[in-house]
Amino acid sequence: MSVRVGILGATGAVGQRLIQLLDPHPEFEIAALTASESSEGKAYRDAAKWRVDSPIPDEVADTTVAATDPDAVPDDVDLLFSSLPSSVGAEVEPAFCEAGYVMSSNSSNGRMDNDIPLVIPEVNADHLDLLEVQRDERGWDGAMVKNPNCSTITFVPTLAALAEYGLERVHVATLQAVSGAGYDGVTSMEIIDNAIPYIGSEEDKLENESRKLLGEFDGASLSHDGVDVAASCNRIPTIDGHLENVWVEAEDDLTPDAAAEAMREYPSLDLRSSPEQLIHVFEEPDRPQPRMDRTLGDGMSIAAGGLRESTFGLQYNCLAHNTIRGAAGASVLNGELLLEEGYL
Ligand SMILES: NC(=O)C1=CN([C@@H]2O[C@H](COP(=O)(O)OP(=O)(O)OC[C@H]3O[C@@H](n4cnc5c(N)ncnc54)[C@H](OP(=O)(O)O)[C@@H]3O)[C@@H](O)[C@H]2O)C=CC1
Ligand SMILES: N[C@@H](CC(=O)OP(=O)(O)O)C(=O)O
Repeated sequence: MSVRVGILGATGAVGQRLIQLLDPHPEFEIAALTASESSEGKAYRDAAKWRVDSPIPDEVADTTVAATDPDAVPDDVDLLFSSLPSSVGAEVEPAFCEAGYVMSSNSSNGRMDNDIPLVIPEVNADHLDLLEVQRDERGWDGAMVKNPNCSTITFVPTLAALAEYGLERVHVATLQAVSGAGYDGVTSMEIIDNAIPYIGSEEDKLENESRKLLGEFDGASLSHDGVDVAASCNRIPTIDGHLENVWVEAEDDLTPDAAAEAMREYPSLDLRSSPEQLIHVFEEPDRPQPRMDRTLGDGMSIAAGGLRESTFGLQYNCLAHNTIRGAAGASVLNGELLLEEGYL
């Protein structure tokens, strides 16, 4: 039996990726699509400026876009994926959970709240049980799990693989694709022949979300990891795929060979959208590269390479597809985890 799902913010960049991933999904069936007032009541084909690299599924194209309001979504929808702007998410997501909907959200509002699990299933699936605390505290019949920011998702699995060496300090510099800013985010005049060394709030997200993801849940509360993380974020003119340069200082001796082995052996999961190999480590010094490596594992793998010793400890590069592993795919994976753990 398939789970009936709805997508909030279905016409946007991440919403379209969600449709692309969910339409062929064997466990999930798309049953509702919502967007802003300007799209409400229109057929999806007329409301969305479709831009992903496969055609709009016929059934989706004919679906009427509903208002982003709990009363406009059928009661028999079991799971909602949210890809709303965070200001809108902050306003409407709690109302859906109060009305009984279980939600896997990609929007940044609430990610750092103590009772909202921020989850990358391969890293901290056990944090999902924070939903029991959430339901107690908020009195919700529904529930809300969040996936992290796309740049955070790119480097945290590599840190999780190295955690046994005792992480002390991490520096990370990002080279982020334009799709991360949404379709209307960066104009061509701003980004062609250019790089922009500022992405609003992004550095704080990498620094804080990473410590929450690597933290420990004791069944009642979550403590954040003590590692110090410093981030510098840059926008570059690639379409998809965030590349990151990382320096890690650890308590124990951490050689490039040991780090490569730990990353290669870091386990994936059996969830439907989990890649077979979570972290793919390249030997070639000039990999990973966005255009060549962002679709590894159907866009759900992390690629790493360039592992070497530096003045500031271990140095390497990592890469992930920002709208798949970093956004829509991350939400779908959390939906699959909710299903496996009996929340649906
Ligand atoms: N792009 C990326 O790589 C990533 C994005 N995110 C996050 O995901 C979310 C969505 O991003 P993205 O898809 O790029 O954004 P877009 O701007 O492309 O899409 C926004 C969506 O939200 C809808 N929307 C806007 N305002 C309202 C409103 N007032 N009420 C109801 N619906 C509304 C839009 O509908 P309409 O078409 O009708 O205006 C559209 O469906 C954001 O929170 C973003 O920060 C996270 C990680 C990565
Ligand atoms: N800010 C990210 C994408 C994003 O929207 O992140 P968040 O989900 O934290 O709002 C980028 O520009 O690449």
